[in-house]
Amino acid sequence: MVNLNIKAMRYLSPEDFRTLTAVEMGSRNHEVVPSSMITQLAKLRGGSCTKSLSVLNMTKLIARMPKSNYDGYRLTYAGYDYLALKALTKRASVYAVGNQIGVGKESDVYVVSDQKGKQYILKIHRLGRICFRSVKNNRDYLRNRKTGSWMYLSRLAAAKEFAFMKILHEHGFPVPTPIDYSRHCIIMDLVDAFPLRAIEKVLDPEALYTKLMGLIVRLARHGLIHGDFNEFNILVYESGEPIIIDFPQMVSTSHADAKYYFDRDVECIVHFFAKVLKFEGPVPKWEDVMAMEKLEALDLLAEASGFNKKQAKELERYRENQRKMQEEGAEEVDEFEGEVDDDDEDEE
Ligand SMILES: Nc1ncnc2c1ncn2[C@@H]1O[C@H](COP(=O)(O)OP(=O)(O)OP(=O)(O)O)[C@@H](O)[C@H]1O
Repeated sequence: MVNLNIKAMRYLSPEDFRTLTAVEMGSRNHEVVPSSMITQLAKLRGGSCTKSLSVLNMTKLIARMPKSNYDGYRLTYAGYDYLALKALTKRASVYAVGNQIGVGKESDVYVVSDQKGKQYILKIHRLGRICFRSVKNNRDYLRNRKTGSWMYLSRLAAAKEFAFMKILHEHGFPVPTPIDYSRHCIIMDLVDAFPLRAIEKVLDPEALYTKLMGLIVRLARHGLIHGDFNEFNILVYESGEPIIIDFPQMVSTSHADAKYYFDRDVECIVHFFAKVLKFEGPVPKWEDVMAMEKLEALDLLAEASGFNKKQAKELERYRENQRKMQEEGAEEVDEFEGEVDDDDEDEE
């Protein structure tokens, strides 16, 4: 499991930071970045780069491949966290990191604050944290790609989530206010509301049901499907107003499986209300919604904002692979258990 290593943040010298940035640059096309290349990219004298590499390795911001004599390093999740948080602090979006309030398979969620003490949410995307050891395909999608893909995919997920949150926010949808993002990290408003999953009774289930189905329909008229519209991703204010979170899996209504995703979102709400809140209401139909007058195409706007089709496909391929592996009953492996430094290696 990867933890946010805040302690290491304060003590890096400018040379260490340059070296870390050089490892990140080299990671774009090298699984393990040769030390000679790191020195070149960091534009430091050989001696001071070697010293920095040793500091970064000790603080686990970079790592050597276990059981390898190869003279090179790769960026660890902790190193990537460091770079992202450094950028966010420099832009004054984050000043202090507080408690972790959520840990999903593919993200960690923290409360952070700015210099004035106002609290926000930091969501760190961690795609590729869980890899699969499959009987049928003993090498899975991530392993088949160049490493660095966890970095690339996590960055894509964050970019996608931020782009969609921004567009939805600008078009009056009830979503947290997006504040900033860097690499695989997003900063958004902290919503002071309860997740629907934790609510057993609401004052007016009909009103909430109508609002939620209304949101699914309005999104679809704007060309979008949430794709994971369930009690975990719906927060409800005490006033009964819902607010929606978690957008990396959103798809366009022009997607080949759009009807499936739309029906699944609708079914999640129908099921939760019937089972927990004992309420049944009218169920929107895909065909009826598609026949309604279209509203501004937000799916195209998201694409134009920099999150293009190729990137969407990459993320989708990854998710599809994870789903298949799960269905096959492949063994889950925490990829970052493997983030060892030389000391850990000796203990094996
Ligand atoms: N803006 C926010 N304000 C308040 N709480 C939030 C916010 N964003 C996320 N959370 C909390 O963090 C939890 C996880 O967030 P989110 O669903 O975005 O991550 P996730 O990785 O998709 O989680 P999971 O894999 O469990 O679905 C949420 O259930 C919610 O309790």
